[in-house]
Amino acid sequence: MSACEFESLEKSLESHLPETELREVRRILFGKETQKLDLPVAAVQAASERDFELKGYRFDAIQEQLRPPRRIRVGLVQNRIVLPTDAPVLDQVNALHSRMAEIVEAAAMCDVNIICFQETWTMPFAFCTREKNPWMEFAESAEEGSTTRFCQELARKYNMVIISPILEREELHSTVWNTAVVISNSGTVLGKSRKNHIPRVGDFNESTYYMEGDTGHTVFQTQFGRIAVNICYGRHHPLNWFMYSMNGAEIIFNPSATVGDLSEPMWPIEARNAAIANHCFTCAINRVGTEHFKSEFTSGDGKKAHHDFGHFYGSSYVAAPDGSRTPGLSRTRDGLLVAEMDLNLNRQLCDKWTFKMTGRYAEYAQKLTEAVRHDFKPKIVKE
Ligand SMILES: NC(=O)NCCC(=O)O
Repeated sequence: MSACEFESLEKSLESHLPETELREVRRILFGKETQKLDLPVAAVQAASERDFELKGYRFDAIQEQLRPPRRIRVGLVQNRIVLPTDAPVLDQVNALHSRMAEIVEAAAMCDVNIICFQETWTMPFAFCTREKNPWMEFAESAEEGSTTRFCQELARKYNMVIISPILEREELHSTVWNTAVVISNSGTVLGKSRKNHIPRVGDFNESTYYMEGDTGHTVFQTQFGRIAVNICYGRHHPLNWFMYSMNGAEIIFNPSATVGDLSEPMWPIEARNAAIANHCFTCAINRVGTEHFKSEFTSGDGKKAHHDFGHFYGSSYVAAPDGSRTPGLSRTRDGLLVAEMDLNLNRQLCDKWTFKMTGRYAEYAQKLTEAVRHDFKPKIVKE
């Protein structure tokens, strides 16, 4: 079986382990079991007709005496591109808009309050090629572009906050960014969060196209909670998650595009660890499929010239501050993951584990300030 045929770790464990063993394996691998959500029949039917996986899970919190529960639902969307990469640009974008409209409609049936799409969802992940043409034509304005207009309509129609990661062209400074546009459920553009760490690994030749983001660690106050967006490669940087959390993020979304050979063993750990360490929820989203490009490319790593990045392995999941997590979506299919969470869980875990209280932040800050200087001397004791 090839990597792009293997459906999921969860499915494999289910098919091969006896029930009692499976329970123990799940407890250790996934933490406290998330309960399955009862999703409306209409949504299940729509998912089946439109050929995407639909899964729903619930994270519970203790019922407090003084604070009412703050239960909300998030939706994570993973999908393959619809048309081949050499189809006309506008056709590719329009096809992806139509596909997303189908999935968002099902999310609305499931009462999703905040939905997040995958990294640069309106295009193939063409940054491996290092070609400018036609990929730069996918870049659009975060405020006025057709994708933002499209999302604004959906946000208003379904009373849903939409996180729409796109390739952004900023005309004012003639600059291109990898940007998540955050659209309020009222339909207004609440703001944007630009990818702040650009990969320089394997075929991820993104520095050819856009710059490190300049939007800091912005947190967006929405009607359903405070959210932040840590785009893809930023998930390898624990301090990046930390900074969003320091600004008050209750849920940090991580829209990504990454491939099996490179990062799959790291995938289940990084966002989950961030949820634990920062007493918040995290949502890791990855695209699916293999995208073929007409021109061959190399990336200076000795590999033969090739036409694709490898397999984008999906496996989107949500992690909670108590270390529990949902099972992942499939490695191969389009999907919508719905997770219901009580945001009170964040403070409950903060009170239990007290990482925010016990962290030695003033000391780290002082030492980090010293460590980034050229005359820094590491503190190593030698015999
Ligand atoms: N899109 C992106 O930043 N990918 C880099 C590879 C990874 O972080 O797994």
